[in-house]
Amino acid sequence: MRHVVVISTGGTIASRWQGDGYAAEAAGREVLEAGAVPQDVEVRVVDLFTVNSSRLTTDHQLRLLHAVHDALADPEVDGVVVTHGTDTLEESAFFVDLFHGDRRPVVFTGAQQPLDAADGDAAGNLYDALLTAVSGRDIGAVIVFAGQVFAARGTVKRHTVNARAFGDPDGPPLGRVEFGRVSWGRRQPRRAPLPLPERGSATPRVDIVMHHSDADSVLFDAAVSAGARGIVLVGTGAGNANPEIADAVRRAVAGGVRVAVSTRVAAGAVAPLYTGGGAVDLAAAGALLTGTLKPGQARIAVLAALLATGDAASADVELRRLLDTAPKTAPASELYLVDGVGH
Ligand SMILES: NC(=O)C[C@H](N)C(=O)O
Repeated sequence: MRHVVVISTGGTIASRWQGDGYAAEAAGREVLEAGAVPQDVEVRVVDLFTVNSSRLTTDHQLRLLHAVHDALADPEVDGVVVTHGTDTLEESAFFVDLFHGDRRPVVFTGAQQPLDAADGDAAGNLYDALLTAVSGRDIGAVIVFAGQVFAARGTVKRHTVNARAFGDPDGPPLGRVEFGRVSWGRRQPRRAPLPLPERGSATPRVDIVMHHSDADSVLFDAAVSAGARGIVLVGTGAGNANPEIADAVRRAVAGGVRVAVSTRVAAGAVAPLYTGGGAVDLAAAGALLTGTLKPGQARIAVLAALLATGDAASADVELRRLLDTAPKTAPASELYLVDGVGH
């Protein structure tokens, strides 16, 4: 028998019609009962909270992180499944991934159709997530959706309502779930985990400001005035802005704010190619370029580095390590399948 802890957090997978719209209301046990559990898998349900994921706060994500670590403290547990709303699923999954050093996986899933939909995707996604939780090793936190297994890092919600909601715009999935078994493809390099923040840690403010034609530095400066300890600047193209914003970045960095540059473009990395307020100047002003991380996950990298460290200098060191685009790859033998489940 394999053991999985399912942590229920809400989302459409736990939502029902309220008369004027959908809202998360179902407990984890009800979500589980909507579908089947793979053979030889025993599930323990933890009801952590029940919210639609656009309402999540850092405090929720810290509670989730600790719930995952509590679940894995039991050596009998083979893996963890988190049921989650899809809107911010890529943020919570990446957050958990950055602190995850255990060989056992944490598998995030959800649904695009509500729990009470006759032809919904909740049951299938949950079944596949449970299979993945007992099959994968050394894969960190992953997202299982519509028959595909994606590494948390780099994966984004790509469609507002379609069942094939997730994808990595810069790479193929880690694996697929077909005919009741998981087959693995691409390996994902793993970075050493961040130290776990204390329970109930103070949560730093980290804002996202998007660049666009005609943008000035008013919103960026407002984030600094609001007390942001980190700001993700979502540049155009390969991470570009303009000279006024580059000056604002320089002032913010000099004042101890961590600034990271992502892009509003759907695929590809940010790169120091352009001056005139482009990524060359933003990097010279002290901003860190976030590679292929899209804005939501770039923000999570900044947030996690701040939470894991006490001061700006150490946060900077950790953030550079998290953003390293060529981390040391674990030996291939560290990824294997546990036989005998779901075949
Ligand atoms: N499909 C979903 O789960 C969307 C929902 N609004 C949520 O993120 O909670």
